[in-house]
Amino acid sequence: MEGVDHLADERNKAEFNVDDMKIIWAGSRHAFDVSNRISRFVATDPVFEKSNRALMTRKELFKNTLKKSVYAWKIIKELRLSDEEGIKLRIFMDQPGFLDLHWGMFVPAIKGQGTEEQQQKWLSLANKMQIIGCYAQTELGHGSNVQGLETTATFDPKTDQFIMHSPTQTSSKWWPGGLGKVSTHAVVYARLITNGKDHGVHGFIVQLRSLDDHSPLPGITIGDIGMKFGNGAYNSMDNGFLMFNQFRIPRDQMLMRLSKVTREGKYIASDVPRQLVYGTMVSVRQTIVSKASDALARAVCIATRYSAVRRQFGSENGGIETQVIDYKTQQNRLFPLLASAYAFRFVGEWLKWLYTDVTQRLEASDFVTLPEAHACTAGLKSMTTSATSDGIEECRKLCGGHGYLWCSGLPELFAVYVPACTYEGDNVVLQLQVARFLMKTVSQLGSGKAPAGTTAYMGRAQHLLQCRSGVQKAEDWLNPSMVLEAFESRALRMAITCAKNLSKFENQEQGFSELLADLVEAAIAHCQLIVVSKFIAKIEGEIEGKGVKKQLKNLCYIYALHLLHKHLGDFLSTNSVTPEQASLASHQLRSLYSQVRPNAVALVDAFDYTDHYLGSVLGRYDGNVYPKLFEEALKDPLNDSVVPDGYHEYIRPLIKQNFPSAKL
Ligand SMILES: CCCCCCCCCCCCCCCC(=O)SCCNC(=O)CCNC(=O)[C@H](O)C(C)(C)COP(=O)(O)OP(=O)(O)OC[C@H]1O[C@@H](n2cnc3c(N)ncnc32)[C@H](O)[C@@H]1OP(=O)(O)O
Ligand SMILES: Cc1cc2nc3c(=O)[nH]c(=O)nc-3n(C[C@H](O)[C@H](O)[C@H](O)COP(=O)(O)OP(=O)(O)OC[C@H]3O[C@@H](n4cnc5c(N)ncnc54)[C@H](O)[C@@H]3O)c2cc1C
Repeated sequence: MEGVDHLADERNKAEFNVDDMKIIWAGSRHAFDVSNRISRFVATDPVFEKSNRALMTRKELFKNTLKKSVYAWKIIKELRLSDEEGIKLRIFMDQPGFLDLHWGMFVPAIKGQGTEEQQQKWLSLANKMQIIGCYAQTELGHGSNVQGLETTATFDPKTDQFIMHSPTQTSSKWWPGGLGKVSTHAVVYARLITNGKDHGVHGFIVQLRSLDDHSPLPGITIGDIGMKFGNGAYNSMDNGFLMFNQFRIPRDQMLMRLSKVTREGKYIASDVPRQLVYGTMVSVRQTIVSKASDALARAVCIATRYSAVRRQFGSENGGIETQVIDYKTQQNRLFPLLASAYAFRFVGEWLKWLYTDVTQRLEASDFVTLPEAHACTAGLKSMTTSATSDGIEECRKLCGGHGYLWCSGLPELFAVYVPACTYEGDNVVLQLQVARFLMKTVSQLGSGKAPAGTTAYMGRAQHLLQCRSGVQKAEDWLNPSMVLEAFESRALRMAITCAKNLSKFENQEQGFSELLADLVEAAIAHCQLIVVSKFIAKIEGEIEGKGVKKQLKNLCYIYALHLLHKHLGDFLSTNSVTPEQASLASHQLRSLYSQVRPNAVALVDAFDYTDHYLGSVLGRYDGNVYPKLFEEALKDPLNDSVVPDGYHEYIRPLIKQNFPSAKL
């Protein structure tokens, strides 16, 4: 029934103040106010309608993205929205497009790698969107191996220009978002060559298209790489290809904050680490972690509300059937995902802090924490996006058959989200970066250099290698130090085992190659420890609001104990817990599920998502699922007529067994 809250009983059961939890989820009252206001604004503006996306052709979808993006920009300008409000507007618009790459990568690359003069010149244009930019790094032949890029930028001292060239087919840029049809400019990563010497990969600002008629400049071949996974979904983005044929740019378009080429063609490397050329990726990986919590929370919100609406079995004497959310199996699949959404939120907040800190240090030429920032952003990007992709798919299954309907919102969410496991660094490749960092840290233990930051626990190696978990009863698994010790000892023991196995090889690189799978697992164990420890730090801090802390504690221990259960092999084989302690953890998990159950719907209400943003009939705030499923079905063009097109051509001849032209 319209106007009735079918989930009212669920909401009445909540044992905490949802409005207070909304503030915790958003990060602050101010952040909540901004999100709340902008999401409602987007939801009520017809230009941002998105329910018809799956039925659009690629061209219609692309044009619709242009329309929405330009309208969003107009609103940002006319209403003088702040940067924070502008980002929220793009998030709630919920349609990938060139704006993401312009603001998310092109502008940050110039800010991070351009000199002050370059910033003044290019950012003044980019900030007004008088030029539109993208980030052109990946090539047909190389994405992960950035040092293997083939595009060249050769300095020509006669003309004071760089000649940009794609020497092979595999050197074609391939994938950059916004490149295919929209961008006028790109930050292009290419091998810098001066006086015949290759100085490795550097960034260059390159104009691609005319600012008058948008045609590609002479010497540039450019286009879209074609359809991607799913209907609608990421196909709104014009991921592109690009080839240079001896294309010339002025010398001052090399991004020269980190290293320079003089008028004479002399290469001058500054004394900052060369890895700063990868700085934009570090910054985006950090934002991807917060976005993981957002995407997982959307899926969990849909699955939780629907699980409370959906009933199957259990009716006695014609009475009401059981809500599927009451099945322990449903809880065992759903509540760890709910807990993960909160866990990723808090680790995302912490990572933002870490990133801000490292940025300030870099400005003061302090590079000490750069390896840690790289390892944390790479590892957490990898871990959270993998868990979120799997989690969205699990939420689809939690919704049974209806989850497979496009109008459940879950298929499109999955299709849009899943490339996050690949872009901004393949998730396995990124965990191997963490593994290298861990192996280096382990090799330095005992050298007098105490590990710091997220590896500080390794400084207590002597204790962690010998200790036995003190858990004796199920409630002990609610003791933060016991939980942390189990995770620390598992992570450390896995890393040390890898290091020992590595040391058996004469050639370290060969050993590393042999042990890749174990190294990835050790890296994941380290990343899970970071997430657990940041969640524990959160619940040990000050948290306001009636009943809020209790709920967060429950979620924190669900997060930790479900990981323990899932990776039990690691915990047992490293002797970090005994089989008896593991079974006490399962017992405690069941008890935590029962405590979360009455609060589940309120815990997803705390995300404060509008029905527009969720885009799901199953996840509607009012739970009015069945009539709306019918409404959606009737909107399908196949239902425009009762007798379908093709009846006379195919169905009728078939059932009349009358195939005029058939030669069987
Ligand atoms: C809606 C609104 C939302 C707003 C929000 C916007 C978001 C925006 C939208 C996103 C939408 C998607 C857009 C996708 C955009 C792409 O996908 S862009 C392309 C991304 N590409 C990648 O991520 C490539 C992945 N590969 C790499 O990063 C590197 O090549 C690798 C794997 C790290 C290896 O690099 P390498 O130079 O061969 O390094 P390696 O020899 O392994 O290491 C050398 C040293 O450098 C260090 N190092 C390596 N990398 C780094 C680094 N980054 N920093 C510091 N040190 C490093 C290593 O630790 C190592 O240190 P030491 O051991 O020597 O001390
Ligand atoms: C939707 C989308 C948007 C993108 N947007 C952009 C963009 O805007 N700009 C841009 O420049 N790029 C962009 N990319 C490209 C993206 O960054 C790369 O695809 C990504 O970095 C992975 O590189 P790859 O494709 O070369 O994968 P590959 O490295 O070829 O990976 C293939 C397989 O090999 C494995 N593998 C590779 N190396 C190793 C190793 N050393 N050890 C063990 N296993 C390994 C991987 O785990 C993977 O399973 C985008 C990609 C996608 C899908």
